[in-house]
Parts: sequence; C-alpha cells; structure tokens
Amino acid sequence: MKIVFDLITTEFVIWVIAAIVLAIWTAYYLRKPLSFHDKHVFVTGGSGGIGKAIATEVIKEGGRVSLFARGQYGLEDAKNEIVLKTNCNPNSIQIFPGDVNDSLGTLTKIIDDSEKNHGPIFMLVNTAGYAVAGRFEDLSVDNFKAMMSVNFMGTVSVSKVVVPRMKNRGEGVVVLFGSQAGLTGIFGYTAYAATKFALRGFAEALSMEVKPYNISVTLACPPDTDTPGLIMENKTKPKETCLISDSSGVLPAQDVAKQTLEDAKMKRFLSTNGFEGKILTTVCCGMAPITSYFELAIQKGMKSKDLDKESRKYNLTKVSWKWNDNTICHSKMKV
Ligand SMILES: NC(=O)C1=CN([C@@H]2O[C@H](COP(=O)(O)OP(=O)(O)OC[C@H]3O[C@@H](n4cnc5c(N)ncnc54)[C@H](OP(=O)(O)O)[C@@H]3O)[C@@H](O)[C@H]2O)C=CC1
Ligand SMILES: CCCCCCCCCCCCCCCC(=O)[C@@H](N)CO
Repeated sequence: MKIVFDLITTEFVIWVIAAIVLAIWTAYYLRKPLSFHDKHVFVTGGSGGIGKAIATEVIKEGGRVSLFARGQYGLEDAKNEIVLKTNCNPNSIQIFPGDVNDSLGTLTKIIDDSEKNHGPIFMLVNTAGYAVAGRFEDLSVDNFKAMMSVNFMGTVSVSKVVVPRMKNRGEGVVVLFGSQAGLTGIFGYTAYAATKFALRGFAEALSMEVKPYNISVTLACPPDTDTPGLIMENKTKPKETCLISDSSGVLPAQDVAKQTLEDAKMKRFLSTNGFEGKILTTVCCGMAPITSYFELAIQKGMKSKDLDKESRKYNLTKVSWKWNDNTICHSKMKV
C-alpha cells in the first residue's frame, strides 16, 4: 500500500480532477463503444484458455466466431463447450485447424473459407502463443526461435492476411496478446518477454498506420491467467518467476476475456486487468497511443513525481508528438 501513497502528490490530484472532467466530456461527445453483435470475429488459439473465453463472450453478444488452432479435437471440444454453455446456434461457430506459422497461401485460403459463411472479419484476435520460462542459461537458442516464431511471427502472418482486407473495407479491430511480461521484463522470461516486447513495437507502429482507415489496435497485457497454457508453463517455471508474478495474482480466463473485449470496444490501445495491471500499464506507457484524456492525465500525474522541474516542461511532449504524427498520416492519406 505504501507504494500507492508514494504516488499521490498535489500534481497527481490535479491531474485526476482534470481527468474526471475530460473523461465525462469524452464520454458524452466522443466515445461510442463498438458492438460485436452480428459481426465475424476470427480467433487464433481459439481452442485455448483465453481464446475460447473470448469466443464465448463474443457468441453471448450475438456475434459469429471462427476458431483457429492446430489441434482438430481441441477445436471440436471448444466448439461443443461454447454451444453447451451459451445455447447458441452451432452454425455461429466455425473451426479451422492450422498453424499460425503456415504459409501465407495456406492462411489466405483458411481466411477466405472463414469469410465465405461468416462474412468479412470485423475483429481479429491473436491469442495463439505460449511461454517457456527458465533462467537464460537453461533456455536453448531453439526455445527462443520457436517462441518468437509462434508468439511474434505467427501474429504477424495472420495479421498480414487480415489487415489489408480491413483497410479495404474501412473498418476493423485487431487484438494482439502481449502480457504483463511484455511491459516489463522479469526473471525467467528472457525469451518470452522478448517475444511480447516485439509485439508491442509491432502493435504501436501498426496502430498508427491503420488508424486513418478506422481500424483500431488493442494490445492485451494480462497477468497470469488460469488456462491450460499456464499449467504447462508452471511445470518448468523458476521459483523467482512465480514469486514476482504472484504480485499480480492469477485471473480466470473469463475475466481477462471480458476486460479485453471491453477495451477493444473502446478502441483502447493497452488493455490491462486489475489494479496492479493499471499501475503497470501506466508506469510502462512510454509513447504508446493514448485513447482517452483520462488515461493521459493519470499517466502525467503519476509520472510527474519522478521528474525534476526542467523535465516537467517537456512533460507533454508525447501528446504533441503523437498529434503531429497522426496528422501526417491522415493528411498523406488524402493525397
Ligand atoms: N495464461 C497466461 O498466464 C497468460 C497468457 N498470455 C498470452 O495469452 C495467449 C493465450 O494464452 P493461453 O490461453 O494461456 O494459452 P493456451 O495454451 O491455453 O492456448 C493456446 C491456444 O493457442 C493454440 N496454438 C498454440 N500454438 C499454435 C500455433 N502455432 N498455431 C495455431 N494455434 C496455436 C492452441 O491450440 P493448439 O495447441 O491445438 O494449436 C490453443 O488453442 C498467449 O499468447 C499467451 O502468451 C498472456 C498473459 C498471461
Ligand atoms: C503495485 C504495483 C504492482 C505491479 C506488479 C507487477 C509486477 C510484474 C509482474 C509481471 C508478471 C508477469 C506475468 C506474465 C504472465 C504470462 O504472460 C505468462 N503466464 C504466460 O503464460
């Protein structure tokens, strides 16, 4: 709790008040949450813990989903489970066995097939990924390569096929699964954190490119989440990693799914869970896009404590810089 009191300064309080005023203003005039009702959502890793939970929530909202993963049986089980849970029309769930590392030709064919019945993909959710934790000396170079290729390159490949379609239609949502370990590197995650940091760079750049086309990018950064993936990971996880991760706790997959969808609906760039998650994303916001004045004010207030007088003058650089960059992207589009 002490860390929390340390963060509260007069300037912080002023920013919070400013945030509340601006939040109310934006809530009334600017923000209209997206809806997934009657929309096609394509989920990679759709048979896994978080992917399946996301698909379930989309179905509850009246959307249509395509689940993509390597194992046919896992996909069938996931489909049956969702139908049983939600009582939905089984036709609203399609399954596609495949690997995110398949060739672009194969992925294109799968995505074509998925769009035949369900219509154009409105939201792409990239959850396919995994973690092997261990001290640097205990991880092989192959561990690094394999994790990078699924977590990072897999997301790149599927997005490579789907994003141009969204751009052509002038609408879409791309959700990428980072992690709290993609905001801060911790013991045991030399390989895993690197894959998730890579995704953050990709997501920030992509978000600036696609924004003029009415496409938003959301980078989900959950803490440990109760899934089959976490059970596997825990088998080899060093004690130190467990102790550090414990400070953020373990969440049910459904909580993470709901929060991610809520943030994607509001076009928030960083999606996070719980109080610790909020603090972590605020402290690690860097130059990430800001999606509300509230977010910005909290970031400014919290960071101001670490800054001396001189650097406070430059405290708003992020906003003006981003504003300028976005203006460039918008105006170039019209040329
Ligand atoms: N659980 C956690 O603690 C946290 C997880 N995350 C991230 O969230 C995402 C989902 O995690 P989680 O739900 O726990 O994972 P799970 O292991 O429970 O599920 C992973 C899913 O991805 C599929 N998958 C794995 N590899 C591939 C591949 N090469 N091509 C296509 N599909 C693949 C799996 O099916 P199949 O094996 O049949 O292919 C399965 O459907 C991951 O990116 C993870 O890094 C982030 C923070 C915390
Ligand atoms: C008061 C402020 C407290 C903030 C504490 C934050 C400490 C950092 C915790 C990092 C946890 C990393 C979890 C990674 C989960 C993950 O991605 C894997 N389980 C994937 O399978």
